[in-house]
Amino acid sequence: MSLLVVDKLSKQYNKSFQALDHISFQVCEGESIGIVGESGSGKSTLAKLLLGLEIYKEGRITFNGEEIPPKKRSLFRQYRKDVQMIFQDSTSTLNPKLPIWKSLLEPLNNFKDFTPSFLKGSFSQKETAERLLEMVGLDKEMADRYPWELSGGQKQRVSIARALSIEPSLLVCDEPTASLDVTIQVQILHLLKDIQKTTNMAILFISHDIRAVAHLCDNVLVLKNGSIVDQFRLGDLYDIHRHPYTKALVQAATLE
Ligand SMILES: Nc1ncnc2c1ncn2[C@@H]1O[C@H](COP(=O)(O)OP(=O)(O)OP(=O)(O)O)[C@@H](O)[C@H]1O
Repeated sequence: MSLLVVDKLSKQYNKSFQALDHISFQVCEGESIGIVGESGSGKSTLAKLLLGLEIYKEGRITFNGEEIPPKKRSLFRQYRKDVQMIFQDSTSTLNPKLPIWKSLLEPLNNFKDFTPSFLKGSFSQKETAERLLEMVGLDKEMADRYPWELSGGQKQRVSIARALSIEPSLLVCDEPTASLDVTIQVQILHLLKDIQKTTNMAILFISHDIRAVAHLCDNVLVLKNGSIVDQFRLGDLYDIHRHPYTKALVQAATLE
């Protein structure tokens, strides 16, 4: 079933600059979709529109059949729970004044009427945070640390744990591995893949790096100057009929 439907979505800045030009795609339950494009192709603009951080005048976004951003307060709140986001810079999402365990619990504390499936039974707040840390491969001792006492990869794992805590149906990742070393990037991609296998969560993975997208995603969309120029299943990445721009991205990644 389609969760997210983006239909002929356009976004103009400064009345004339077309950052997105009639893009359409769907994300179904449990699916992983990658959107790849170089700098300036419109990836972050798309992420901002999905989160309601920018407004659009042309096209349509729906989530579970409801128009995005939802106008009703209650639907907006539900959307905030169902769609979680991970950014490139996880430092900005963690409050430097709070120990990790308190930051981790913020989403769950915002949705107190919701009990995630991994919390059947009774757990203290601290135990809940420790469980979340273990779910993303971190030692529970990290619960008492502050963000500045963690490495970039560890902070990104905390951001993932925070996002997963309220069991979203869609996780939007905007360049989540871009600022990490290659080995840590691979670990984070493995983690996301493992999580996706064990939950029915869909992932929309936005990246400039076709290798990262190929690692994680079943379906790939290629964005260039605000338009989708190619769209294919991962197995067809090396197909002779790929768009020349896709071939150029693959070639550039091979040369790196
Ligand atoms: N608020 C804004 N006002 C005017 N132009 C903007 C604004 N935000 C983005 N743009 C322009 O829209 C285009 C797409 O930007 P966007 O940030 O979506 O690209 P991107 O693919 O995420 O790039 P990067 O990978 O470098 O972050 C760029 O040319 C950018 O300069």
